[in-house]
Amino acid sequence: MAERRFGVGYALAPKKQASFIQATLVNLASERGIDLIRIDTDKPLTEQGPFDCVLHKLYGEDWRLQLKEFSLQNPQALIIDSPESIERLHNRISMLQVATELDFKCETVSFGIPKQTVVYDAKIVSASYLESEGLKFPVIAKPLVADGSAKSHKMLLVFNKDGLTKLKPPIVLQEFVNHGAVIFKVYVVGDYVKCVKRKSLPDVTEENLGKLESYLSFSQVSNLNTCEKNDDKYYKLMNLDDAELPPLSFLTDIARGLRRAMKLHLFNFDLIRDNRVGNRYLIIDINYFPGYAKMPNYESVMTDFFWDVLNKNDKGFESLQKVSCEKEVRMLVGNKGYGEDEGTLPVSPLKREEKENTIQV
Ligand SMILES: Nc1ncnc2c1ncn2[C@@H]1O[C@H](COP(=O)(O)OP(=O)(O)OP(=O)(O)O)[C@@H](O)[C@H]1O
Ligand SMILES: O=P(O)(O)O[C@H]1[C@H](OP(=O)(O)O)[C@@H](OP(=O)(O)O)[C@@H](O)[C@@H](O)[C@@H]1OP(=O)(O)O
Ligand SMILES: [Mg+2]
Ligand SMILES: [Mg+2]
Repeated sequence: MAERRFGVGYALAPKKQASFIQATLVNLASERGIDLIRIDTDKPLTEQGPFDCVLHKLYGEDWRLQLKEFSLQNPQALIIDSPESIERLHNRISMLQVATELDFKCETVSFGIPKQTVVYDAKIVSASYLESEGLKFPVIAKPLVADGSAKSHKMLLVFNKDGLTKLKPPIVLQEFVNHGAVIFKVYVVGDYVKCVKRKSLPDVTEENLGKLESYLSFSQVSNLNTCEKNDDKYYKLMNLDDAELPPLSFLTDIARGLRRAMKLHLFNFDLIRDNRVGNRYLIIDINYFPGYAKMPNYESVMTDFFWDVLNKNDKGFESLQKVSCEKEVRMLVGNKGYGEDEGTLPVSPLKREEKENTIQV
């Protein structure tokens, strides 16, 4: 009997497609009977396929509706992951909230999130407001929305009250925690967990605090480009070699807890080691479908994952369900509001300005 083949459709922004869909991945998946097929976002999803699974990282209501309708017409197809589950990661408060709700017990290591508060109105922010919120300088101001735009990655490290005048709400003000300039990126792919070290912001001492400018703006400081990544000298310079990885069992427990609570299969989380307390780690960021191609051996990790979900071997949770809100889709289809003239619902993959990978002072 001929081997059963599976079709995995992928809908990714051009830059993501270029980094993730590499020939090595396509070939390895194909050898295991899995065809990776590009979804043309200029055409309705329902007119494409058949797909056993849809993999996606696109934003917006149009795409969400397309997925719902596709799911209605193809009830057996898996959507990785559901837009409703992904949505939680588009807000930096709801993103970390889930980490505080994990039921986690370990005698040797503890974890949590940094103190933070959300600010909608720049006028209310002052040094005494900060104090009333339990925060002190330095603090990091992060855009509340984490929608993948270049703007959503623009951060401000604020050293004193003058720096507070630069804030552009809505933002999250988060305590800056000294962590030895090393960040741990923990990649999760189903039940697979991989932790890598990256450079981060240097520690700020009490002494330095008085000497620094009022703020420092930066963007994606821990997102290395390929050249840096492969440069051993660079790693040595940053003392990354010396930094000890958190215990794997601890990371696996957190990853499993987050995965179940968020009902997501594909994400990474950023962890820092709190220098003030012994073995305490803080989750500072969670990203949907991160840069997996930077992960060692990503082709076989991803292929194993596809194989597991397609063969129903995924032992996690029952989240590969149909996309909800069927009523809304029926209404659109029934009223011929969808695709009446051209049969298309415009999908615009994320437009983003060029990313900055360097700290700007
Ligand atoms: N609370 C904190 N204390 C110390 N450093 C922090 C803190 N929060 C963030 N950082 C530093 O700032 C960087 C950017 O923060 P964060 O990860 O929240 O932003 P991001 O733009 O969402 O990143 P990514 O590119 O991973 O999506 C982190 O990688 C880390 O170096
Ligand atoms: O661009 P890369 O491939 O490096 O991946 C980055 C990814 O960008 P892309 O998915 O748009 O490409 C980012 O997504 P958005 O927040 O911007 O949506 C975010 O997940 C980063 O954390 C990823 O870097 P990593 O955490 O893996 O270092
Ligand atoms: Mg991050
Ligand atoms: Mg992020």
